[in-house]
Amino acid sequence: MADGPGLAARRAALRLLDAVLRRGLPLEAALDAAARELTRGDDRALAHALAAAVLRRLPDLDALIDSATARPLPADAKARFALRIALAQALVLGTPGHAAIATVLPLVDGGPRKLVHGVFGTLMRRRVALPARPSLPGGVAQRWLAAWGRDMIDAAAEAIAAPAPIDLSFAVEPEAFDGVALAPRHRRLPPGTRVTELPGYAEGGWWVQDLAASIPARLLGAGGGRQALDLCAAPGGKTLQLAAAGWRVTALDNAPARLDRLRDNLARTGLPAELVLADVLDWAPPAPVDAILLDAPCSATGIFRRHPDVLHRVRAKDIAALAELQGRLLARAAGWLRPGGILVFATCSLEPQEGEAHLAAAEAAGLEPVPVLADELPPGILPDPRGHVRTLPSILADQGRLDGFFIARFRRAGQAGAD
Ligand SMILES: C[S@@+](CC[C@H](N)C(=O)[O-])C[C@H]1O[C@@H](n2cnc3c(N)ncnc32)[C@H](O)[C@@H]1O
Repeated sequence: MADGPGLAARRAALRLLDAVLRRGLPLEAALDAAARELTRGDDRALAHALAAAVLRRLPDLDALIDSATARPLPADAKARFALRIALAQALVLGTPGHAAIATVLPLVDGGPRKLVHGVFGTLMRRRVALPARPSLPGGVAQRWLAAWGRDMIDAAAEAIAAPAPIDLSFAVEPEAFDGVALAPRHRRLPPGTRVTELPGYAEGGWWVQDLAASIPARLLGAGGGRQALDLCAAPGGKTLQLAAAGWRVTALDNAPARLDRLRDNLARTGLPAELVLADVLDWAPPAPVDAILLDAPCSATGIFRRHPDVLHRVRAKDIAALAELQGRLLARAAGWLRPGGILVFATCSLEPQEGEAHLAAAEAAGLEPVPVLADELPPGILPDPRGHVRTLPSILADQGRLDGFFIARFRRAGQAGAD
């Protein structure tokens, strides 16, 4: 049978879901390989949208499928994957049922076509719908309920239902620019905004960065020509902020392709930074520095709204391994500050192991907390009483919410200027 319109995009969506759910790969990282046969940009976008829609609603889609089969289909059965895609089209993306199933059946040609057709038909005849508030994957819901309580779980479930707004950071306060300003040098735009079509893209006066992600660099203030190390810097949103705030930035990362993206971002924005391709665990600066921003590698569960795959991929053992690495990076970086120098540590994680649990170890490494004050933060975001910042999806609920971050600021003990 000749491939009908859109079939290649469905095949790519199936490959994407297989990469995320069976092989544990990030959705964005799997996209090039999964979509290699797609010649049209809109097919690639459709494949990504289908896979993301499935990942946002996976527990509820699976519950529907299980309600219509005598015995649960295996988690990795092709029929389950095909049904997830068909149901996401019909129930999330508004595709008419007959079209949703017709575009998916060829995925199971030579296999369980009858089963897929039957289960889908049963569910459509029952006029099923997805719950207004999505269910989170079981392990995630348990972890976050224990850490943050019911309100946060409900907020996270609402946040995963739909794509997040687009936040822009600006090098200088824009005079006239659409969007809502939730902080200085910030504008929030609706989900789905095509950023490359916005004014000033080529001139590089702004870059995409969630409001929560902009807080770590804000907490270092104006640089006045002093030196800052941006460790784990790529693709560079925080490097750009530091350079724009007048810091002399050395930006380091150990991933060559990501450092290339940082180089491109500097070229587009015209902001200066020295780039270093190195591993924080091997490298050391030639002399102690005034400021360090350590945006450590983490589970990235805090950015689940933009990357819904994380909630299905990240396991407790991954979180433990990343927390251990973060501890080593933090202890090493602590030794590179001059006395009185400031270090901001951040992770885009909603796991306390990758955040609050580091506070005691930081003090043991000779760092004393420098509590964040409410007036240093965008309105509506408050510091934790212990002085650090914990952003949750429940914050700014009626203004589009926030990604989940842990951010803490420290000073190296000793007198300023006494190195
Ligand atoms: C959370 S991302 C950084 C995001 C970045 N700060 C920004 O604002 O765009 C973490 C980065 O750490 C880098 N990384 C991980 N382990 C590293 C190590 N041992 N040394 C240097 N960089 C590392 C990764 O390549 C990744 O780019």
